[in-house]
Amino acid sequence: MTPDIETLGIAALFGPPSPARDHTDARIMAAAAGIGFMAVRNFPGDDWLTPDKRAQLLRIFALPDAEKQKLLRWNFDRTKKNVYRGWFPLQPTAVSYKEGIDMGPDLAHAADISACDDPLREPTPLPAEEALPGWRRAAADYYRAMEAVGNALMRSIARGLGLPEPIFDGYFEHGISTLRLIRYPLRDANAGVDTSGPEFSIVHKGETRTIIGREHADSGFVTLLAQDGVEGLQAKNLAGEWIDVPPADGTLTVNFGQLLERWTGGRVRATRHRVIAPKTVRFSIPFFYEPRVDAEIAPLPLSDTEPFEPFLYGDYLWDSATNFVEMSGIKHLRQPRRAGKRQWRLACTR
Ligand SMILES: O=C(O)CCC(=O)C(=O)O
Ligand SMILES: [Fe+2]
Repeated sequence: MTPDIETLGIAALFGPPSPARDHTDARIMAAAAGIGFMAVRNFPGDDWLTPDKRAQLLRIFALPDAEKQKLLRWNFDRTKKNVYRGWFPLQPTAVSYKEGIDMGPDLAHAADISACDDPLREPTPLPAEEALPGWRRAAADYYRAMEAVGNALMRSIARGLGLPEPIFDGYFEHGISTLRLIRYPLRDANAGVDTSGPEFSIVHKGETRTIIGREHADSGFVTLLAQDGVEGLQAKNLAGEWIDVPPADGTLTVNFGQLLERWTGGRVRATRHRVIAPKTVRFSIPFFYEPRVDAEIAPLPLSDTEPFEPFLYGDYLWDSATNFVEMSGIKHLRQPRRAGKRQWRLACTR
């Protein structure tokens, strides 16, 4: 029996056209159009997928609270200017019980430090080098490694859809991918939060488990997730049942975002997923591969798909991302750019 979620070696995506690459493209498209999840291994940069290497990035969680507070964003500390990038603290009454940091392309590409007034392109607050020696460099290397995997998958998806291989390329130049580091601690039983209701708790293999990552679909194009060895992630399969997405060293879990679902007229599935509490603290490292803010998303030349009204990626992303609890209270800080597009382009593109 074929497992629900396949593990694919993707080395062929980094080489010239070959039967092996065609085969990989077809398997990726089958996962994208089916369950919407897969695991990938065997690619340049896969040496990152060991506990030791991930620990280099996760060191940030050992910083003293005072250092983490310096990175907070505006919705958690009104003295801060950053509203989209930066630290989100635990919110004990929320279903999602996690803290972490969202980092943008300026982490990895110095020229991407943006002077424009779009919060989606604001610089990322990062810990001082003295506080975490070597950390910035490691995080930047990881960001670039994931961008390369995202790029290879993006081209594979173009081929898999029967479209010209470079059709998406231009949209991803100066993309605004997000590298997120997450820590889910054990829930504090004394926090006075009633977790007994169905919003907070589910039964898994006869055991009651609290939900620590609320059910959602990702917003972007494709998500590359390093799970760090601890179970808890679940995906909704085609029958509407929750299935476990087990972690495995040496692999990245891949799922597809709502942008790609919309862009392909539903050919690709943005599968809903959630995280249930394991018995230990859990860390994860998602990388959301995303196009540029001003990418104009219009129907692709695909047959049998419904046309849609073109939109700007940044407008769509802001509307979607600001519904998540860690982004609460910021929706009013950015207006859609559709109407004033020309003027805004002049200010923001290089
Ligand atoms: O922690 C995980 O395994 C999943 C995280 C996730 O789904 C997300 O951040 O979008
Ligand atoms: Fe997600």
